[in-house]
Amino acid sequence: MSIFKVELEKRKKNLNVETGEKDLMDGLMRQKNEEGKQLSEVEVLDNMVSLVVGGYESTTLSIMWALFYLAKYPPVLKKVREENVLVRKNFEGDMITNYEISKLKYTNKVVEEIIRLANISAFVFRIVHKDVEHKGYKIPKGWKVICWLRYLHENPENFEDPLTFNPDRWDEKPKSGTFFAFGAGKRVCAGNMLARLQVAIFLHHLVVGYRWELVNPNAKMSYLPNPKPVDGVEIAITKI
Ligand code: HEM
Repeated sequence: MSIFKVELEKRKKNLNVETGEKDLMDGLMRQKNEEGKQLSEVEVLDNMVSLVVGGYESTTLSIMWALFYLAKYPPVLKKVREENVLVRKNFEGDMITNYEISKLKYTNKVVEEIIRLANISAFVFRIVHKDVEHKGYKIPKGWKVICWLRYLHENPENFEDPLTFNPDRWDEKPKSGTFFAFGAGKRVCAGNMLARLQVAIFLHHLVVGYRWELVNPNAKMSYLPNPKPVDGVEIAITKI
């Protein structure tokens, strides 16, 4: 908060001047609601922090799981690498674009499977708006409930052999109501497409440029606050 506050103070002086700053803080500072009222300073800072927290740790953890699963499943890694090496030959410069990413059919299935198994947000909260009957239980209006997303993603009724890393399961759409890695409804994750893109871009540069091995392939798992191997997925990495 204090780092952003320093920046906000600097920018306040230039709020009505065209400074060329076209970033998130700039957008939030200029944003007006239906009554033409601007966000308060605290609201701007809160939104900045939420986006950094929500947008940084989530993608980082997904990428950690990408390193883990691809090291554990060499045939998948081989296919991702082949696809990316091929695409690499067809574009100029170092930076892959959104267009090329959209052509990486297999890689995009890998991204989806990583996100399903990573379960970055194990659950979301909701308030019950009307009485609901579920499997003989009544959930009364007004209750707060936890929707346990990880349970959905690891339930064999929803995904065949759910703990196996199998990108090809994404050849078909998941059954309705079974995949909620990014939540749902009005509060669905604001960064869900960005997150998918970031993981895909990372995978591209990783598989084209590097080989890696898990230092502790049989490391134990810890589960709080997020599931991850206790060594944080330590790897030995070399340039190709
Ligand atoms: C793999 C990465 C990510 C996962 C699994 C994830 C998951 C989630 C989930 C489950 C929610 C709650 C949705 C709900 O209540 O229905 C959420 C909310 C949110 N996420 Fe993400 N997220 C990821 C990446 C990101 C990124 C990269 C950003 C932004 C840069 C972001 C920004 C947000 C914001 C702003 C919300 C709150 C939306 C609202 O309440 O209106 N997330 N995310």
